[in-house]
Amino acid sequence: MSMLNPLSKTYSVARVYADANEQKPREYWDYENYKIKWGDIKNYEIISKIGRGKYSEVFQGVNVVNDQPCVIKVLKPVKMKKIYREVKILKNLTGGPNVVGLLDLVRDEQSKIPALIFERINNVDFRVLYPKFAIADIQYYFTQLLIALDYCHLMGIIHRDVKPQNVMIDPVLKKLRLIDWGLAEFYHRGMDYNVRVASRYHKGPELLINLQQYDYSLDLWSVGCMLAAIIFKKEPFFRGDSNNDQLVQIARVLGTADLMSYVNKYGIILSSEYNGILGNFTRKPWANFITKDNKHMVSEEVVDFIDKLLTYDHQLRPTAKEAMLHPFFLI
Ligand SMILES: Nc1ncnc2c1ncn2[C@@H]1O[C@H](COP(=O)(O)OP(=O)(O)OP(=O)(O)O)[C@@H](O)[C@H]1O
Repeated sequence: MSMLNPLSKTYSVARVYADANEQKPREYWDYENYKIKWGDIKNYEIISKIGRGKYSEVFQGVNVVNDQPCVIKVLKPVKMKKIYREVKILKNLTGGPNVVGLLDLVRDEQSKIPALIFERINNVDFRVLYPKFAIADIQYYFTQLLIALDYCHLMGIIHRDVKPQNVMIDPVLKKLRLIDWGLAEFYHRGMDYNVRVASRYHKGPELLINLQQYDYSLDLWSVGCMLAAIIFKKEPFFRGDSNNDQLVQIARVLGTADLMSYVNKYGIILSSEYNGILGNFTRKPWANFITKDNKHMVSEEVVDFIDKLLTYDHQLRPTAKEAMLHPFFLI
């Protein structure tokens, strides 16, 4: 639940685009008072199942009017509010660079079950694609991902679930699209957000320490996890077996001392669940992750870039725009 509590203090504000939504009309971000206009379900046919997520079943489909391929995301029963949020965000962002295009919204007459119709990307699974990437491919696709993120952040929206499964890549057309806006949320200065977002391996430390006034910088942590996994050939880079263990896995690499400085800087009281498990880890040099299988991928520049993205303090991470200017993209 997101809350703007007038009695609670604002202790962290986004370094960029903090007023993105204040500068837009209320209809832009007020997704609760929003009427969906439904398209005609008879225009679409299901071809085959692609996948099943937590919140949906996804099918390959076709628009029978113009023969255009599409993806049909049939939503599972969730709160209408969550559906309205995803739809409003997609409507706000669709047409933006590297954001999956929402083509239509339909619902079953009887069951009222809604389905989102998207452009279809000929995605190659990341477990097949990423191991084949050369540095030039990583530079190209991470630039494309950062372009999508800078755009949604500029538009006042945090994706909150950046991970390989949500980045569709068609390597033939060299097309990248950021999908699954089901957890995305509007950013408002001073708002306390739900920390139960993102997928465990890509959760930023702010979520794990229960820092609720997080912002766009959460997405940059997830980008750092993706990049570290590809470069060091360790998928996922931080593999926690629970949310608490996720923070332990991060601390094993970045150290306990910097974690404590981060926690203290924002006046966070760590949950007692962490008592006795966070240890006293020293920061590991990135060079410790170099192996004979990944050394051809590693450079001073990429290590510096990973180091900057994987910063505990969300305010100190590069923004999407700053990230695009990192020297890694010039090697
Ligand atoms: N536009 C698209 N083009 C190609 N494949 C897609 C597209 N949209 C979704 N998919 C496939 O369907 C899967 C599930 O879609 P999506 O992530 O939007 O659903 P979800 O229910 O929110 O999933 P999750 O619970 O895993 O977050 C994706 O991981 C992807 O493999």
